Amino acid sequence: MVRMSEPSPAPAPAVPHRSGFACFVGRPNAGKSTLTNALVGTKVAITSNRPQTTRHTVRGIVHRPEAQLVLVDTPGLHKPRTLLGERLNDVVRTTWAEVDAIGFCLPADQKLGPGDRYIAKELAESRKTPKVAVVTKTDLVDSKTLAGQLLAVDRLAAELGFEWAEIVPVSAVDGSQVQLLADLLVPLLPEGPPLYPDGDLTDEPEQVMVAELIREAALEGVRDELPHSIAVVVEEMTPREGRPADRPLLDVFANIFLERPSQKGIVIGPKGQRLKDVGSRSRTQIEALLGTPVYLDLHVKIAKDWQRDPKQLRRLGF
Ligand SMILES: Nc1nc2c(ncn2[C@@H]2O[C@H](COP(=O)(O)OP(=O)(O)OP(=O)(O)O)[C@@H](O)[C@H]2O)c(=O)[nH]1
Repeated sequence: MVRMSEPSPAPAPAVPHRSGFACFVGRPNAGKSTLTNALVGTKVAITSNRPQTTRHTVRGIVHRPEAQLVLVDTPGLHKPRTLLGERLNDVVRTTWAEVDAIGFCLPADQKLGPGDRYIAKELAESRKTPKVAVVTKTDLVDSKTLAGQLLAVDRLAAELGFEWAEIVPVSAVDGSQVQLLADLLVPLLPEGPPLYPDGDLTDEPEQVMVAELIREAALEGVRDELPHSIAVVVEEMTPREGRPADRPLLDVFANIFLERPSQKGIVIGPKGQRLKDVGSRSRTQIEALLGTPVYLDLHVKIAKDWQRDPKQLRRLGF
């Protein structure tokens, strides 16, 4: 078609508003939480430089004039060894069936491995949901390595008999292509009104986010000794009575649960110093999250073999 002089522009058809859910999957440490934070623009998911810190489904919400994208952050999918592992995998699969798009995160700086293949195979089963391959951490590699990774990712889907809706390289750290990823996810959402009020970043109950901040602080530096043995439950969060309106204080009562008495010393530290540090570090984070001064009351308790006991798992929120 030869385009002649532009006709006077017809009023642009109103773009239909879209809204829906997407989740990021990928092996531990693939960069899912960091990407969620980069898209949402605030720290909502818990990140760390060690695997498996995301246990609860944390949602971040990307607000756009024409769309609302609700991000669901799932735990990593891996071969289950305990009851907790099985439960976590169930959570992941259920999430995949419910969302409108799945972003599969694959770090650019690591060759595809058996962990990626395991997840990709599971993804192939989830036929209906569009799958976007997100090659993360592109700031860590040169363009040649990146090109090789993009090809390998393309091939992975072909081998398993499905097609990526998109393949997008991103860096959550320098922000490159993060907006493009949002642009590509939006058309995969169904038409519909916003699902959450403007300005909401997450609907994760505050207590769960507070518990995750404490767990993250409690794991700092002792992950090798206590890889998955720490659970945190926030028992109560109440505004302190009788405080002047301009000087509120929130009382937070939380328990750190360990599996064995022998782990207590590691978490509490000599003369209780480590627990004190955990308390002050997580308190700062909680204050930043909730925007109010906090009094944090932390106790360490033993819930014997909680990972294997369905009753304990329920009590601890799994
Ligand atoms: N250089 C670089 N590092 C990144 C990027 N994204 C994430 N990381 C780092 O990779 C590590 C893991 O990132 P997370 O976002 O916690 O990974 P995850 O996939 O959520 O991990 P799990 O919660 O264990 O499943 C952290 O140390 C991040 O700082 C990136 O774009 N560039």
